[in-house]
Amino acid sequence: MTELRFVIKLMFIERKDMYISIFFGILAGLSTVAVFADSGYLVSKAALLPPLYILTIFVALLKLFTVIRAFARYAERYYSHRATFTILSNVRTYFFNKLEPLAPSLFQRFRSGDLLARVVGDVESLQNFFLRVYYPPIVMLVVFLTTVLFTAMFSLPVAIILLLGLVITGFCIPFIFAIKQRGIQAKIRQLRTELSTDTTEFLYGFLDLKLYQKLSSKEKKLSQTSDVYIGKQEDKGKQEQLNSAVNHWFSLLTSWSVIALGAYLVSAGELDGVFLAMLVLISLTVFETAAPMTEVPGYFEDTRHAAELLSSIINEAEKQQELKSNGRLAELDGPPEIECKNVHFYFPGEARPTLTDVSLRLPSGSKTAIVGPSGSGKSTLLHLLLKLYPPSSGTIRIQGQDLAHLDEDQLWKNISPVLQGNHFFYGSVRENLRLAGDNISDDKMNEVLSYVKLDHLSVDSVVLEKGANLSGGEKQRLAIARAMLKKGSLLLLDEPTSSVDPITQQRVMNRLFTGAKDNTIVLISHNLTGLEHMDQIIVMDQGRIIESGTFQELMEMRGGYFYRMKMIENGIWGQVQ
Ligand SMILES: Nc1ncnc2c1ncn2[C@@H]1O[C@H](COP(=O)(O)OP(=O)(O)OP(=O)(O)O)[C@@H](O)[C@H]1O
Repeated sequence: MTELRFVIKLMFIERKDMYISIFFGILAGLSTVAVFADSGYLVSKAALLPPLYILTIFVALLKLFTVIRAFARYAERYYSHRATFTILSNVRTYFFNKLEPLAPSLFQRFRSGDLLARVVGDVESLQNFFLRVYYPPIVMLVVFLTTVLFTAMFSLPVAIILLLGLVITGFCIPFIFAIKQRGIQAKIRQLRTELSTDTTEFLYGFLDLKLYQKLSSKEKKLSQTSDVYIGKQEDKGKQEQLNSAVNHWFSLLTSWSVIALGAYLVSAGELDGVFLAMLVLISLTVFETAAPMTEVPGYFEDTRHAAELLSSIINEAEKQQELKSNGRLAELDGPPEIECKNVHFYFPGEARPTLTDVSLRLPSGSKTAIVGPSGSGKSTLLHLLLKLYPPSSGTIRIQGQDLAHLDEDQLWKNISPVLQGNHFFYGSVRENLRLAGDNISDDKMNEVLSYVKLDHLSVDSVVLEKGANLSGGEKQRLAIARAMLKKGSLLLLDEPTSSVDPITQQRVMNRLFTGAKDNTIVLISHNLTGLEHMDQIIVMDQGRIIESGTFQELMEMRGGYFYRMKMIENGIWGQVQ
């Protein structure tokens, strides 16, 4: 139940609508019973030919109860649905706000489809908590108990039968079916996650699957999962139908028992015959309010499970938030100095460290290149500097302050990143460059486009989803333009021009470095040309720093890793070996 605490808290924000819908739900239930009780009494009384004014009073009451019933039912539906949708929107906003700071590491742990299933499916499941779990039992209990008390005024044995019927149909039968449904619901949830994950991957990898002619086998697997999912849904539907049928059967049995007992009591002179039809009609009607109880356990289990999954994510977000608010929020002034001390890093679930004992110092305004073989941990180190992941041990300090205590927004405001996978949105070049700042003029954008040799594009040029109409090199240059416009005092560049031809690359990089001459720059590159101008070069291999120094110093270490790489690049390795 503790997992539902955050749902209940969010639900009570809409307490006014909740109370109104509960009030009208009870009024609708009671007036329905009243309509039938009145009709039963009226029919019996009319047979005894009473004075006309008595009949008129009961006919008028009947009309009144009918109008109240219609109005209350409408109001109940209106307010309960309004409350439900507002609660759902509160849950969505709340969950998104919690999720946002966790985004990078979250994608690490959950496949995107799984995450999608959680966000969409689980959040959506919570809408049933108020509508189908919380308020139907309250309404049913109040209506039923009031009816039982009313019935007891005429006949205690009949009231006891009704109470028994309530316990069986309202609690026992739903509980038994809930136990039976548990397994099916767990399977449905698992299949829903699987289906959503596989569908996302199928769509992302569509082209590769087609080119490698694996589309049909993947499609077959997807449709198999889908068939099993549909099958389980059918099983669930059948169980629900059976539950409802058994419930109906018991409510009819209760009504038959009321007739039989009522007839006996009348013949024994313990009940006035004029009330018999009223009691029978009451028993037939009151079970209508118990009908939604058949759904309560199923929806309760579903929402409890969804809340459990979501709260595991929320708890983690809160832990991180706590960590953050314990620390100071720094104002980063000017090009920052960065220091890493004995940094170790493991990706979640990985036994092998990706970074081992990394220590380095990047003075304010310095230009540092990180080189090394593929998979040596260069990008991971950059991601740690961006605070996308926390180090497993060791510290990273920016301007002397522990990165763990820095506010991300404050940090990112000062960083111009060009990462390996830059995203481009469907829209114009202008809209994509606006990511760097809202008030950048078209002239400024055009100027920067020409710096990165994208003169053939204008700010109005269309960019398709994920930059599909741009070449690899164009995308990289557009990302550099975005970083230039952002004017961060720390530039983190991860192979920013790996797909650009050497001549354009040299021009773009010269321009980038000239514009950022006072800023701190970290550049990851496989291309060693031009590294003579860097203040220091760090060479990484298998997650460790194996060499560092200026270009000159590294070249003097003959037989060193950097020296050998440079020789290979110059095409003379064979001659010096
Ligand atoms: N999300 C991840 N989960 C687990 N391991 C990962 C993850 N991302 C990267 N790695 C592993 O971490 C190691 C370092 O990867 P990283 O991307 O930092 O290397 P890199 O030096 O930047 O490589 P490249 O030059 O090819 O870009 C690799 O062995 C890689 O397999």
